[in-house]
Amino acid sequence: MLAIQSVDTFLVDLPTIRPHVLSMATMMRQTAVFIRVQCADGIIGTGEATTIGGLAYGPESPEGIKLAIDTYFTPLLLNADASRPALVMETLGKSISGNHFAKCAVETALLDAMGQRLGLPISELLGGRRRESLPVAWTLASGDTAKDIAEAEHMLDIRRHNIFKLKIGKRSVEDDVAHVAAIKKALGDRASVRVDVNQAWDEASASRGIAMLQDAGCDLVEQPVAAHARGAMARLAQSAIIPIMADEALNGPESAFDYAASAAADVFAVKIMQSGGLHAACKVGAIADAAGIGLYGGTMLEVGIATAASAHVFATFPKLAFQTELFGPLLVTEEVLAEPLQYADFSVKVPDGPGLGVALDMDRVAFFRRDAERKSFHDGASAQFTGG
Ligand SMILES: O=C(O)C[C@H]1C=CC(=O)O1
Ligand SMILES: [Mn+2]
Repeated sequence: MLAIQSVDTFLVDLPTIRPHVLSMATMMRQTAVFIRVQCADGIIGTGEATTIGGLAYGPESPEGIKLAIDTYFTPLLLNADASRPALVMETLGKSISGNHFAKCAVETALLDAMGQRLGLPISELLGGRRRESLPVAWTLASGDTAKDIAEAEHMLDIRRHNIFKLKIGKRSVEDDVAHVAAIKKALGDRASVRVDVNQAWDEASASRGIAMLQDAGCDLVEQPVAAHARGAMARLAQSAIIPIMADEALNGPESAFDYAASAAADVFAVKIMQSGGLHAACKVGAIADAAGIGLYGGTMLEVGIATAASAHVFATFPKLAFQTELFGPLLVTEEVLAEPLQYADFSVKVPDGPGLGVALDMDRVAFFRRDAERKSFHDGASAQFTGG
């Protein structure tokens, strides 16, 4: 028995390098919820939860995640056995429904602590890593076609990304497709161009839009219709030549099984937050594999801690046909890790130290904490993002 002695959660607000324009919100900042779990042997495990646009994207907000952990998770965690993360998560699961993002942060911290204790990276605890680096897409979402092309050219020049995901769904189908076609024309065979509609289309618009995207040279269409519209997703996946990817529709192994059984997607975007944790994300990956569905390593625009956790999960996948989008730490102006994740040759390196293999720089994080003394940065908290 190795008791959990304390649990500390706090919010950190980080400016984005430019406005990030999605169909449901424009992000000016990203907020990370960090959790630090101290165990009786002195080891501290770290976890992170993020979402996008407050409550615009998912059912949990950063503020709500902190409240849930402080009020409901912490009493169950204190004095629980840190050497048994799976049992601790099972206990939490019996008393707490939903709250996938908060559960993911807690499980990350428990596995980080366990890995540090055993001297093994989390990817080894999850069954063993199969790759040391992961190809990483970048999202072009400045809201301006010319700026997006310039950004893509820069990323190609510095060999950081050659896969680009375009956020569409805010404008008319014709305007959105023209935007995609212009970017694909400029980049040609030097890059893969994909789109994420973030549920913005109805089925008729999606049928029309996907046919036009195909002609424009787009390689992948993510969540074209509402997450609940499984029938429409299935019909689109069956009729389209471009692979159709599910994202918001996937909220853990049960929804993944449902989607696989209904042939409602060609590809799954696996996200550790939406899945409800690292093991749950591995199960989503296993279901996709068993069904012959392709895998893509997704992000909730996490910063360093949860991006490392995601990298450990995706490094265990036997197949990762559509690569990853683990670029979250690069979308914010500030680094939170003591040693940043390494991006080179269009990929991110999977950390190889014990646990997550990365740690927070507590001095830097202290400066950006929402509850920090320094007021000026946080005075515009309500301007953190603007509505769609
Ligand atoms: O995939 C999403 O819907 C969310 C996220 C991932 C990359 C990005 O730019 O936004
Ligand atoms: Mn998406």
